[in-house]
Amino acid sequence: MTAPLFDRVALIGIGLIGSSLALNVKAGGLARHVAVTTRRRETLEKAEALGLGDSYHLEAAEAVKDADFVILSVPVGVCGAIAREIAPHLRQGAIVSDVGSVKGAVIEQMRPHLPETAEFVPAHPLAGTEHSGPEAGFVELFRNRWCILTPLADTDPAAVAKVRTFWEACGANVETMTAEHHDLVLAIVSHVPHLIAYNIVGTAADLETVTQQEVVKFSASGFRDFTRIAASDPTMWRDVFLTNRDAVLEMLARFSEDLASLQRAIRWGDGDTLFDLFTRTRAIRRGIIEAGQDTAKPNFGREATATPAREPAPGER
Ligand SMILES: NC(=O)C1=CN([C@@H]2O[C@H](COP(=O)(O)OP(=O)(O)OC[C@H]3O[C@@H](n4cnc5c(N)ncnc54)[C@H](O)[C@@H]3O)[C@@H](O)[C@H]2O)C=CC1
Ligand SMILES: O=C(O)C(=O)Cc1ccc(O)cc1
Repeated sequence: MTAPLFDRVALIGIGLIGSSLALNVKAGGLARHVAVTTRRRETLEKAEALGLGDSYHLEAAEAVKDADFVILSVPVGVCGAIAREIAPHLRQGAIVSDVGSVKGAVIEQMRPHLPETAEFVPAHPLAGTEHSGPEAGFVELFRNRWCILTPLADTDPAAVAKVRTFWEACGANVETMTAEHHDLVLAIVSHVPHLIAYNIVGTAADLETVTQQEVVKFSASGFRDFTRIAASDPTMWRDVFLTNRDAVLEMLARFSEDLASLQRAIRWGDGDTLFDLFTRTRAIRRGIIEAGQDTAKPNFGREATATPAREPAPGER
């Protein structure tokens, strides 16, 4: 039998992503010991009832003690505070990583706190659902999905290679890029689409001339898809927009310009403009399907288990 990749993995935050990681570590025998830590006792108890780890801690400092791999799976707005809290307790040579949907701000917030003896390898699995909490995780979540690593210029390549091996063992395909590029790409493929979903569902909810009942009763599948996205965790997405502000605003400006030209085409009966765009976008969708990146079954047949408890805003902590 081969030795596990890591001796002790500390999972900080045990929601959708943290619990899916726990299940993968267990299924793949990727660590000898999994230490789980989260801030709320109730969440920790749920994680324990689900058997996600080997030890459970309310103090992150205790969980990271002697860990050779530490992964933060918490809203991006709290990564800096957690880095500050764990820094004095990190073992020499520990690899510290995260799974945040934004990379530049997470690096900016965490890096100043981490000791030089730790290796920082930021990561972002492009895999998720609208559900949250420890019961929402499932072992197949990362299978055949991308995981982007954004190592720093001075990160030890051996640590990057180890994190790559970890994600590959979870079933992901790994790519490396700069944090800045990551944030621009994700702004258009993930962050702005989520904002559009939140906005359109909000607009429908606020209409005076169409009742809420009608919105529910007559919602066609397109609108239903928006409502799924708009059911995503409020804390997580608030933090994404506040921390990837510049890239999101840049992409929103382009989006607004393109929307204005569609408005113009509709107003002036310019069917060619509409038809040309819709033809191009159909080809993009077909390309996604051919590349095998269509999930279409975001929950892999699981029932909803969302527990969207409100987390305090960064300023409230
Ligand atoms: N949900 C998704 O589809 C994806 C999320 N991500 C990223 O993963 C991270 C975690 O997201 P999820 O697992 O979906 O969220 P979640 O809401 O399911 O879990 C978050 C966990 O963090 C804990 N937490 C919150 N504040 C904390 C604090 N101050 N100290 C310790 N623990 C704290 C919560 O109690 C919970 O256990 C976020 O940064 C998000 O951007 C990345 C890819 C996909
Ligand atoms: O549920 C969906 O459709 C998602 O888009 C999941 C998701 C959310 C955030 C990420 O950073 C990555 C993936």
